[in-house]
Amino acid sequence: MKTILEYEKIDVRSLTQKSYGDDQKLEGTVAGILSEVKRDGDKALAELTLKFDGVDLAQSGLRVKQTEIDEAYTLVSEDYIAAVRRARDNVRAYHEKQKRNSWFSTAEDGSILGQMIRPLQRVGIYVPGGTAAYPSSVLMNAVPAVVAGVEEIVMVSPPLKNGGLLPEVLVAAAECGVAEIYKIGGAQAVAALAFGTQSVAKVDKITGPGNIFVTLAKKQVYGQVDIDMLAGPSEIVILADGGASPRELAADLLSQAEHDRLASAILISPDRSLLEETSLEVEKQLGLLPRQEMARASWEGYGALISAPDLEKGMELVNLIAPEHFELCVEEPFAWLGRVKNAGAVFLGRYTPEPVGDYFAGPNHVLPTGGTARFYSVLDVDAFVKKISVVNYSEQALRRDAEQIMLLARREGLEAHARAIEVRVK
Ligand SMILES: NC(=O)c1ccc[n+]([C@@H]2O[C@H](COP(=O)([O-])OP(=O)(O)OC[C@H]3O[C@@H](n4cnc5c(N)ncnc54)[C@H](O)[C@@H]3O)[C@@H](O)[C@H]2O)c1
Ligand SMILES: N[C@H](CO)Cc1c[nH]c[nH+]1
Ligand SMILES: [Zn+2]
Repeated sequence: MKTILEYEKIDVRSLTQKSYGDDQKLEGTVAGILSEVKRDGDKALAELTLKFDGVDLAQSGLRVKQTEIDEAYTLVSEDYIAAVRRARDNVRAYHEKQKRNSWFSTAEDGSILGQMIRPLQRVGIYVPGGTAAYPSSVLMNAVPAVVAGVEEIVMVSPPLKNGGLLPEVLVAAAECGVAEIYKIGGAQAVAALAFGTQSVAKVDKITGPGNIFVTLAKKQVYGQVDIDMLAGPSEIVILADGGASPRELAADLLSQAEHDRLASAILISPDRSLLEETSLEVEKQLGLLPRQEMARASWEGYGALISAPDLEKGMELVNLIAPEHFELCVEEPFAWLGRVKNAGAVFLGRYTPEPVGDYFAGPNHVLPTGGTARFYSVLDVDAFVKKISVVNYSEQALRRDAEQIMLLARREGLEAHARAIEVRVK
């Protein structure tokens, strides 16, 4: 059974920081990959894809062809297509509500002020595919971009050993209208999107989740391009009272642990016997999972059962951790919602296990990790638009405000600014 941690002794940093052995080295490895692609373009993509994915792009092709997409439709079931379409429609309906409108307001003096919303022109969406392929991440990236009106959406995802992408991934892309797809993953794919290569035109922004290599690469190219957030190895924190079911809690913890060796799953409760029983359940259920090696590594490395004095203290800890996913498994979940300060997404009540959000309900599953939910938000339509301010002063307004504008400019020692006003009103 996993040791139950006492609330007073919790070191929040140790709960949120992930280590892949030598982190300094990891940053260096990623930096090396980025500069290789920047320097050698397609040649580097080919070498790195052979090295990390075992695929020869000269054989498989770098860009997915329409024939591959057509073939993918013959390889998936009708039921799968129907499920993808429903999930896509739910995600679209949810994201449509986020759409902003440009606005303009005219003052009595005739001046017009406003804000225009413009979609980004070319974005790169990363769809994970190293240890598992994620068709659901195609929907979560592409749908808000489509709703925002992005002109060019380019998708990257690591190839399978057979040199192709999973048919389910290609079908999901086609169902969202994404047609420019490259068989590259990891830091090298992020580099291709950020710097451009002979075959991949660079983008304005990169969005999407990925493992530690992808996440560090996004962090390092930020500034060259925009990024959405650091959406790294998955996390779940559950706050539960004694009424929750250990069997269900264990299932929810493992739902995120199975993503990655660096994923984390944490249960906080004032009920010690619930923690003990959940621990036993986790052991029992681990043995049933196809990805048990991954889930076990995550549970042993980053899983935690924390005994809190009460739910209040438990809630404080949740806010300090700022988890990607937060499940409120308590008798009256809505009574606690107002206390949530830091989390990527909140799941309330017994019938809302986290995977409901991963696949289907409508909110986005691309979410900040590693404590960054303190300042990052879930991926949304806003991530794919820019806001441009619009100013049109009337003569009357300029004459009214001239003295004060000039005063402010001169106090900053910026005489040329003041004169740009003065020449119009004197
Ligand atoms: N936070 C979120 O919103 C969110 C959503 C979905 C998935 N995820 C996370 O996405 C991740 C998916 O990970 P994955 O590994 O299955 O797929 P991935 O596509 O993110 O990464 C696979 C790529 O990593 C690179 N790589 C692997 N080992 C390497 C090494 N030793 N050196 C250099 N590069 C290496 C390879 O290029 C490989 O193609 C998981 O961590 C999961 O938890 C997060
Ligand atoms: N839980 C992941 C976000 O951390 C998203 C996902 C995709 N597929 C299954 N789950
Ligand atoms: Zn998941």
